Amino acid sequence: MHLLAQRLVEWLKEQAAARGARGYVVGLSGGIDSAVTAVLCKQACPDDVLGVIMPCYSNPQDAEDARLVAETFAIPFKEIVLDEPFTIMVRLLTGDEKHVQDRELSIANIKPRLRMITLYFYASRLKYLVAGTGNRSELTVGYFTKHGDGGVDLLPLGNLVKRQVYELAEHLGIPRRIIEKPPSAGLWSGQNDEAEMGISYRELDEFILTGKADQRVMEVVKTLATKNAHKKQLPAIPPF
Ligand SMILES: Nc1ncnc2c1ncn2[C@@H]1O[C@H](COP(=O)(O)OP(=O)(O)OC[C@H]2O[C@@H]([n+]3cccc(C(=O)O)c3)[C@H](O)[C@@H]2O)[C@@H](O)[C@H]1O
Ligand SMILES: Nc1ncnc2c1ncn2[C@@H]1O[C@H](COP(=O)(O)OP(=O)(O)OP(=O)(O)O)[C@@H](O)[C@H]1O
Ligand SMILES: [Mg+2]
Repeated sequence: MHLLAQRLVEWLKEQAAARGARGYVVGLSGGIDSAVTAVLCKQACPDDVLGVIMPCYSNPQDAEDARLVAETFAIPFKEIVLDEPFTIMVRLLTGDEKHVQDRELSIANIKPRLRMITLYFYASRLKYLVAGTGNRSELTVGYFTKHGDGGVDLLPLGNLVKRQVYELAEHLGIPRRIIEKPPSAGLWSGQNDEAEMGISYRELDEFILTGKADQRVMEVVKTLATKNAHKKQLPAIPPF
């Protein structure tokens, strides 16, 4: 067995035991990060893992890919469609539900936050922990929604750059089509991580691992990392 996978599975077992939890709940998006996270959780807690597929005006192919992961690895799963609660929130907040299609982040970020609420419902009911799927590449630049997909109990992939997540996916036997599709937050149709960040994961990983990059890449990473540093900190408290 792959040493890294083995160590992560052991770590997940230890974390659950140390925190008095029975297992893990994971949001299954049909993307590579959640596929790898869910399979590691399944290996750590074979009888206590739950995948939750949560479409929210999403491409139906994503839910299909998520089901493929769950079925391939015998991960029990639930499907909770969030279209309706999202529409209600958008109407309540903006006065007009036509804004559900807006790309404005104040609206689109409601989607990952509704997913966070859903995952914590199951965590509480089942005495599980919410396993986040963020990796070191995303965490470095803060490419996640605060209290949305960032609102989790632990991050098993948090020390791995995206390239290492791909390596693990190959080792674990994640279905090809999931490995090959372009990373997307899925907040709107056609969203693409690399296009939105303005750099590729290859460039980002290279900079993280070696400190080497074009001037442009360095500037993008530094700007994003500075702008989003607050996402990895506890809320500020007055020192008096
Ligand atoms: N300096 C500061 N100190 C403390 N708090 C600060 C702050 N600056 C902003 N804030 C707070 O943070 C909020 C902005 O952060 P946030 O709400 O997260 O919003 P924001 O960073 O603007 O948007 C989330 C980004 O993550 C991407 N994303 C989301 C979900 C999944 C994935 C994926 O990879 O799959 C990617 C998404 O496409 C977008 O680019 C502000 O509204 C403010 O409340
Ligand atoms: N439709 C969805 N259903 C369930 N969970 C979701 C959904 N969309 C996003 N998530 C959760 O939010 C996490 C963050 O999304 P992100 O796009 O970074 O990861 P991914 O989809 O697993 O991988 P990729 O980077 O290849 O898109 C997902 O890993 C998953 O846990
Ligand atoms: Mg995705």
